[in-house]
Amino acid sequence: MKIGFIGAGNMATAIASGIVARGVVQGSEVVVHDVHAAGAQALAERLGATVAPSNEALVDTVDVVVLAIKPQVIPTALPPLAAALAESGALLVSIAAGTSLARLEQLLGDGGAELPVVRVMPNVNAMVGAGMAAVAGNKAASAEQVATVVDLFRAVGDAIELPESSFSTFTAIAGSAPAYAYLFIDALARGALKAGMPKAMATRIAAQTVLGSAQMVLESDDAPWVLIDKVCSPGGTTIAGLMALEDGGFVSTVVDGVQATIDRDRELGAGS
Ligand SMILES: NC(=O)C1=CN([C@@H]2O[C@H](COP(=O)(O)OP(=O)(O)OC[C@H]3O[C@@H](n4cnc5c(N)ncnc54)[C@H](OP(=O)(O)O)[C@@H]3O)[C@@H](O)[C@H]2O)C=CC1
Ligand SMILES: O=C(O)[C@@H]1CCC=N1
Repeated sequence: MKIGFIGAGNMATAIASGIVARGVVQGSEVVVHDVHAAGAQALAERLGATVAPSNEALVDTVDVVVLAIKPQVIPTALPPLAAALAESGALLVSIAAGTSLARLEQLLGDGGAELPVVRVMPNVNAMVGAGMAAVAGNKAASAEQVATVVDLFRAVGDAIELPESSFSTFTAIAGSAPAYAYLFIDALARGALKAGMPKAMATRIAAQTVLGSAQMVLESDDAPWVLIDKVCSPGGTTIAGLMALEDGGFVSTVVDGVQATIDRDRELGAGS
C-alpha cells in the first residue's frame, strides 16, 4: 500500500513516523507534499520517503491520501484534487478537526459523494505508537476501506469506528487531550520544582506515573473512582492533596475544558 501525506507538519510527521517505525509500510511506500518544500524534504529524508512535486501528482501515485492540513485551508486545497482522486480511485482520509464528511464531499464537487472518503480524528501520540483514533467513512467508502484505515491507526495505538456525531466529543478527550495530559504532567513537575526537585527529574517521574495510571485504568476491572479510593489512606497524604485539588475546582475545570474543545470543534465545522 502506498500512502501519501498532503501537509508534512505535526500530524503527518507523527502518523508517518509511527507507521514506518512499526513496519506497517516501508518508508519507500510513503509520499509527501507540503507547500513548504523544506518541510516535506526533511520528513521524506527521515523516513526514506519520496517528495511529490504537487498534491495532484501525489494523488496519482498512491492508494491512500491523508489530508494532513489545517481545516482552514481545506476549502482551497481540496477542490483541485477532485479529478485526480476520481481518476486514481485513491482513498481520501481527512484528519482535520471539525470538517465533516458532508463538507469534504461538497468540496470535491459534483460526484464528491461517490468518492470514498474516510474521516479520522487521531492524536499526536501516534508518533510513539500510543495514539488513539476515531474513524468514520462516507457512504461510498466500503467496509473494507474503513477497516483498512482502522488497522492503519491501530498499528500506531488504538482506533475505533465511531459515528461522526461523536467526533467533537472524541476530539476533546483524544485529539486535543494529549495537550491537556502534558499540561497535567508539567503541573505535577512544577509542584515538585517548587519543592526543590530538578524539573527534568520531576517531569520523568510524573510522566511515568501518569503512564502507569493510564495502564491501570485500562487493565483493571475497577472504575477510576475505585482506584482513587485504593490510593487514599485514611488521614494520609493523598486525600489531603485531593481535597486541595477539589478546592481549586480541578474536576469542573477539566469538564469546562472538554466543553470548550467541543464548542470550538463545532465552530470550526460551522465556519469551514
Ligand atoms: N496537531 C494535532 O495534534 C492534531 C491535528 N489534527 C488535525 O490535523 C491537521 C494537521 O494539523 P497539524 O499537523 O498540526 O498542522 P501543521 O500546520 O503542523 O501541518 C500542516 C502543514 O501543511 C502545510 N500546508 C498548508 N496548505 C497546504 C497545501 N495546500 N498543500 C500541502 N501542504 C499544505 C502547512 O503549511 P502552513 O503552515 O503554511 O499552512 C503545514 O506545513 C489539522 O487539520 C488538524 O485539525 C488532528 C488531530 C491532532
Ligand atoms: O488543536 C486542534 O485544532 C487540533 C485538532 C485536535 C488537536 N489539534
